[in-house]
Amino acid sequence: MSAPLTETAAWQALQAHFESVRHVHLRDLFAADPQRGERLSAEGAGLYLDYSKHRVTDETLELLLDLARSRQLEARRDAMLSGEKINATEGRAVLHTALRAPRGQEILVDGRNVVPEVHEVLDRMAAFAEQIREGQWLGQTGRPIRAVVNIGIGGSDLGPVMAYEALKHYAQRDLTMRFVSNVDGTDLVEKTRDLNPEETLFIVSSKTFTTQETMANAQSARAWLLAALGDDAAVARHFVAVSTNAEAVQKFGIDTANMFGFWDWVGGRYSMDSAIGLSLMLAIGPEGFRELLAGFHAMDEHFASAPLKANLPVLMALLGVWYNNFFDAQTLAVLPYDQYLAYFPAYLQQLDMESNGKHVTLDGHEVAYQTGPVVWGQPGTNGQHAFYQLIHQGTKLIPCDFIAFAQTLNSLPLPGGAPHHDLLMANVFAQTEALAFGKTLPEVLAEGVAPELAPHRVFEGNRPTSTVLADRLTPHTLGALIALYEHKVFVQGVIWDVNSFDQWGVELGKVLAGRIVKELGADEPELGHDSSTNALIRRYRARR
Ligand SMILES: O=P(O)(O)OC[C@H]1O[C@H](O)[C@H](O)[C@@H](O)[C@@H]1O
Repeated sequence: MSAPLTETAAWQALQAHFESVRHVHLRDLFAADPQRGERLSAEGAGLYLDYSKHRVTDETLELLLDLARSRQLEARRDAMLSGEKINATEGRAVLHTALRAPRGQEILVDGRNVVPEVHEVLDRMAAFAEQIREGQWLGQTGRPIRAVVNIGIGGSDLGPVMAYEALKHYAQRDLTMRFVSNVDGTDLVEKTRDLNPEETLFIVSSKTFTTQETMANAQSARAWLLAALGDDAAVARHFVAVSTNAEAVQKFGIDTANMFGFWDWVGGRYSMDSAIGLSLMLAIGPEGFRELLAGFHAMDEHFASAPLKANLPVLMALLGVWYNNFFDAQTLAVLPYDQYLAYFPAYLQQLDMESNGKHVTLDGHEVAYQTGPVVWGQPGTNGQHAFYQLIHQGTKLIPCDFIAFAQTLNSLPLPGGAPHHDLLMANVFAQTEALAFGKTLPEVLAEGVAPELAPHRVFEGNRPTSTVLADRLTPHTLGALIALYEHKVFVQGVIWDVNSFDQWGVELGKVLAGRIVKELGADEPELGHDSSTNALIRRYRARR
């Protein structure tokens, strides 16, 4: 990358522009343009984005788009999509988009078309999924599998569990699905206590097959199984693996015939649509899974071809940069108004924060600006009765993404009142309206509120929100929604000139834990840590 970001003309133009518009109120922007609510919207892959309630003028948007162009966004995007090794610190291509490429497409990595391999694994997954779903895959004692436990962590857990919860409506309900991630034994114990080992299948999901938590849980799961079934041979009927590391899978004792592979060009947090999604495919079936992939692909195509100014991931990314880097907003709240999306914010935390939580540029220079935001959120309406107070009246600026669906999957009429879904949606619209427009002091006083109470009742407004509105939560919609955020994160990484595809920041803690665990063993160790760590270790040893 040529000039450092903050020294580019595009950045400086934005900085100057920011000074002139920072106090402009959404009330005035809307008053000045009756069409704004429809004009500042875009559509792609079945998702409608209303970005009119953002503190931007047409000039802001132009300048943000200039910034994107000045960072060669389109060329960088095309480099990713065509399999260039843009993950420079690990020397890898970044091709999660190939996971949803239709059969027949060609995407080359080191001169080799990877799409046929993707479909070969998908086909094997589908055949396996059908066997499980139809009760044809039998456990060691001849009983069909009725419970599936995915063991994995990070990208090998958050995507699968989020997507399973999101698409539960489409799941085969006589298959119990569980997700174990934490190395805290409680997780495995609680998730298996009511399961019958004879009818349980474990999917050990780990890209590297070396992750401490997953390996520990997999071993304990094997012990749980063998305690009931005795015979080592049971492992072959009750364990499958999803990994890129065939050697380690074999070493663990899982037949590689029962392994579903993926590739080093799929990052862990970008892997839920690879074989890592096997648990989801078991739940919703191969057809549903293919629909999900089609949704991802539809958004990939939108991202690849829509003009930047109508490109959903690009718009969302640039608006994020606007608040993160000019308004100094520290966080982004993601607020899905759909109970099925309860795990979506947690999933996005890894996707966004592990990707763009970086402090150096691609060529290793310390950045002189903020990079990735803190991402957080809860499904609505619950959050409204908890933390929204701070968003409405606190001193921090918190841009919010509202996500909602025109049709519910569980229509529940209320006798004599509006149905549940209307109540839910009324809250989406009311929240974004209240956040944008607030309530002024004269308005509060006009309601007859006592002057000394009035300041407490004022809503400043001018709180920015995006609303993503889709027709219905389907596998296709979910795929499009995930891809929207994947590409948003990519665009921001391009603007900030960071490598969004490595995660060295998780290493140090892992290495230290490996060292410390040896010091927790039977013999009193010589402790060479700082005095705090030493004291904590001693106290633990004395009291456990
Ligand atoms: O799939 P695995 O190799 O077990 O990795 C699981 C997770 O752990 C790592 O520490 C990374 O931070 C994550 O990006 C990854 O998804």
